[in-house]
Amino acid sequence: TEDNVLHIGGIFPIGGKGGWQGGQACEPAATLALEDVNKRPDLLPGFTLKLHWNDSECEPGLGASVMYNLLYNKPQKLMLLAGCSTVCTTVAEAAKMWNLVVLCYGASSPALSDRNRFPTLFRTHPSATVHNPTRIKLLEKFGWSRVAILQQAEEVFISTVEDLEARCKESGIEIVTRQSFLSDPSDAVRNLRRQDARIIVGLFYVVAARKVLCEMYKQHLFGKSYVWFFIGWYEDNWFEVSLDKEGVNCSSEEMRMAAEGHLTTEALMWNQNQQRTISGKTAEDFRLQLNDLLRQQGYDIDNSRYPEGYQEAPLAYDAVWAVALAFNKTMERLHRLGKTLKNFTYTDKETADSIYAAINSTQFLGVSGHVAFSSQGDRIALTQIEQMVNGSYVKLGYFDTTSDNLTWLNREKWIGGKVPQDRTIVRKEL
Ligand SMILES: CC1(C)CO[C@@H](CC(=O)O)CN1
Repeated sequence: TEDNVLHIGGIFPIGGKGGWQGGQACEPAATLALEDVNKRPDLLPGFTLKLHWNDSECEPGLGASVMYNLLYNKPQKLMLLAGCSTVCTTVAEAAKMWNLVVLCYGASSPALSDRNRFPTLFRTHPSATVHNPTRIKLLEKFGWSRVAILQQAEEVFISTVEDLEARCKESGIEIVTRQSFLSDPSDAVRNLRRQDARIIVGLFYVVAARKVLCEMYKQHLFGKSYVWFFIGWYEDNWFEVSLDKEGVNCSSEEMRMAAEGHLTTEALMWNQNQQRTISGKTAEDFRLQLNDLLRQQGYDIDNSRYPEGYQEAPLAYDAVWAVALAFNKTMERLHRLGKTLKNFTYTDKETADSIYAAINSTQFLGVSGHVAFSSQGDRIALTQIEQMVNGSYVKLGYFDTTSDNLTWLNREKWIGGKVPQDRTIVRKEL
């Protein structure tokens, strides 16, 4: 019957062109999680969790109207799931007016780590700043205390670089220059050469990354004397595709040469081992079931035609589990107060605070790995380090920021056979 259903709202970026259409894989993943949660007799006993969702196209305005429609149409929603940093910023800033927790499965912007602006935001997607402790760890491991930064002028990279600069200062690492560009990196790359930059941290989206790589080739800022840090979540052959379409005037061979040896950092979104997670499934079980669901929806998975957001799908699956576990905890707590989640209304601050407290302390092993939230609602995640060796990525290791533990596989290869220097060594005549 209707009166034992708990309703949640969902805002997924599916259509449209700009930003990230990751809802294409994340909405099916959330649906899988709802099925699994509702099968569990010990979770929300006597209740069914139901998701009402619509498409934001990763547009904040459309996301806002989807949110209003979810809130102003019955049934009463208990919280909101959302994706895309721009949409999460809008939704999370407004949601507090309805005392709603917002759980973002696809938002990397560092600006969202702000309890003043977003008092009820949690995210299973880590902030882009999660790369920075890993970058520092690698700089220290290889003895590089002189680095340069090259970034695209985008909000997410500007705030990530601010965090990186602060961490470099703390660690005694000198930033010789910070270059940024809007869409043409040639001047910025030239300035790197002028400053004799050797170890360079690059922060840009994948289309800009192809332009940077070609510029590096043309200006000879690659090879045995240079180490570039790129972002690790571009598609694997990102440096060889779309060159003509995007007017990159380097051949794929030249791009491969420039790319050889670069390092990447990325947040781990798929649990790496075959442990059974809270749902009873391993990450592999989840992947196979998600693939089946996506095939049913017409994606040609067997020819690697994946929908956008496939990488982040575990984050959406685990977001629903986090909600179910938090509601379960809240139900018990409210029962003692003679209340139930069913009677939650948008003005019921006491229940909203119970839901917030429950989610804040929720921790579990999900298909995206250990799920836990910082005091800012950020996802605490492992990162992975890879290196481009002979045109394909090789795993070099993993880093756990909370325990400051670097797992290193000793597979790195340096073009000159030894670790590149972070500066020109001037030999004093004896
Ligand atoms: C790793 C990436 C691609 C970063 O952007 C996220 C989307 C966003 O932050 O808007 C999705 N995941």
